Amino acid sequence: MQLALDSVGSIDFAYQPIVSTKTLVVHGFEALARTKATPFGSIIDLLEAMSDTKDLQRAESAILDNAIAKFARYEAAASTRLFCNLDSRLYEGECLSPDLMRDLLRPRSLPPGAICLEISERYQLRNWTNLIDLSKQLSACGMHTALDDFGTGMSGLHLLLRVEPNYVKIDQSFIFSIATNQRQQAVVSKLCGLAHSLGFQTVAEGVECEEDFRMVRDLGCDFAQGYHIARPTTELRKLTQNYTRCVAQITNGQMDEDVRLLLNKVSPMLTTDSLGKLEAFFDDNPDLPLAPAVDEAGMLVGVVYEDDFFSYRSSEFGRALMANKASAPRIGSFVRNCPIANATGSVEQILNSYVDTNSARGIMLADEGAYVGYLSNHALMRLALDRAVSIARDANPLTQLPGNRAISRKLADVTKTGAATSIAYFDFDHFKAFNDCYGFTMGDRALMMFADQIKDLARRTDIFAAHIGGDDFFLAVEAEPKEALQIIEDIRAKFGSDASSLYSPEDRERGGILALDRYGSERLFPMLSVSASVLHMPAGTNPCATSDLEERLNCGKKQAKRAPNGIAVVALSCC
Ligand SMILES: Nc1nc2c(ncn2[C@@H]2O[C@H](COP(=O)(O)OP(=O)(O)OP(=O)(O)O)[C@@H](O)[C@H]2O)c(=O)[nH]1
Repeated sequence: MQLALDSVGSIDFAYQPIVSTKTLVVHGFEALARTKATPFGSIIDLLEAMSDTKDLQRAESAILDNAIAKFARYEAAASTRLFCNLDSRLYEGECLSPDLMRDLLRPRSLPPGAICLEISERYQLRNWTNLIDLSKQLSACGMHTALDDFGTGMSGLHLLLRVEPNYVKIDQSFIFSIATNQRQQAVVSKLCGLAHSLGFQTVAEGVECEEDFRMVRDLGCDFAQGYHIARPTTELRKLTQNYTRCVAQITNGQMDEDVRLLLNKVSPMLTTDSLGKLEAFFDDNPDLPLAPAVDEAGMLVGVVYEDDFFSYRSSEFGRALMANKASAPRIGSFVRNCPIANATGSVEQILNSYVDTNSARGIMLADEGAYVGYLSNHALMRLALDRAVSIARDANPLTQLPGNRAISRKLADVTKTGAATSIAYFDFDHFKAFNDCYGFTMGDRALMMFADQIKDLARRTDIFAAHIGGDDFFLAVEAEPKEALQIIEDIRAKFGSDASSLYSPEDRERGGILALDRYGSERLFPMLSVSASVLHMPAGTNPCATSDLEERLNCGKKQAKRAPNGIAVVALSCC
């Protein structure tokens, strides 16, 4: 036992950055113990040797103290965040407390918001109650919690519900090679959606290559950590605040203009502010049902609901506590998670985040975790209504599909987000002859037939369908090229077969219409079909002008008509 205790002092620490996926600016560092100078193979072996809870607590406090003490020497320590791992047995007993944490931080002049305790779901917890209470107490003091190794254990979703962490760190087994694995992509993407509904942020762990980095960014992970960004280092002088050199090109999104106009940028409360300040906030903002709460670094921590605070204030107990300034709780005690959307996301993404939650009181917008503003229910309704009106105005009168304004917006989104997407221009073949022979009403039926087919597909959230005009249609499929091409081939095959039902039996038998061509000679115009000019944009494609994309697709239209399979894949050489 003494050997183990002596070894604690010889543990060194390495620090690995956790960066914003959008800007590569550092959000925090994880402290990783290095046991080389001890007789123990790993920190886990050492802690096992001390598994008697009392010694475990002594050992863990000493380890934490050393991790914090070393990190405090880093010049930017106070303005960033240290993520620390603790043995999960400590969360079960009463060994860990906000007071202990404060005692560790105070001598190093670090604020409570500088620490984030990681709770691993690798180890099965027996006593949840202490953990839930503890996480509430920590958050009331402005400290943070993260669920670590998410996805590896049995209890992840339970922990997520009960602990209400600030971060979920997605285990590296979900991240490794994610760029080429659609099942991993589906899981991570849904988890990020959940994160924004429930009000926590996601960290992708174990990002080892550029492709995986771009993929986790496109799927909506807020932060990333891994060898591709930086290996852990024991040398503080090697830590920096910005790791932009790791990824070739990062594009910062801009807030949608409609969102910007409706956003309420009310000044947030600090979790450490007094309840008197909160009272003043609600007096000054009588229309707001909530107050946004941030930590010292301006990071959105959650919200305080007016009715929570008012019912506390009107209770005898609350009044008594508030009268005594020394013992009155701080704002942090009332903070609750709230739905958050990415401030630079599209209007659709923001509305979807809102719809996915049960929130009846609007949504917070954040950029890289930093508070940006609040969209009230009224603002969200306005946004949805304006969007619906603009879609209706732009829609094609015959097919009711979105028109060219929506297409331009889609193209701009595609080039901005960099998610793997294929876009296609469809153009009917031999439509003029069909129209001339069967008349415009039948021509309209053919157009409706095709429109219904692609509308059906566009019920999927990863497919967007639109009508350019006449016999030209547009499709954007968020998928890898192989899958997108299959969808396009299926559309062609189905339309070819459905359209034959529009012909008379004689024409069907003949394989088309006999009509005069532009030189006055009779010739056979084959049955209606549709050709497609396709452009694949792999994940992480650098942004390029939407006019370039349109030009490339137009070039492909003629090639597609000549291609035996009716499809021409055009190169993305412009970008
Ligand atoms: N019924 C109907 N016809 C339309 C509509 N809009 C355009 N058209 C007709 O669609 C035809 C389009 O001409 P083209 O693009 O040369 O038709 P095509 O025979 O398919 O020729 P390619 O595209 O070169 O294969 C013309 O006859 C237009 O009058 C519409 O809303 N309804």
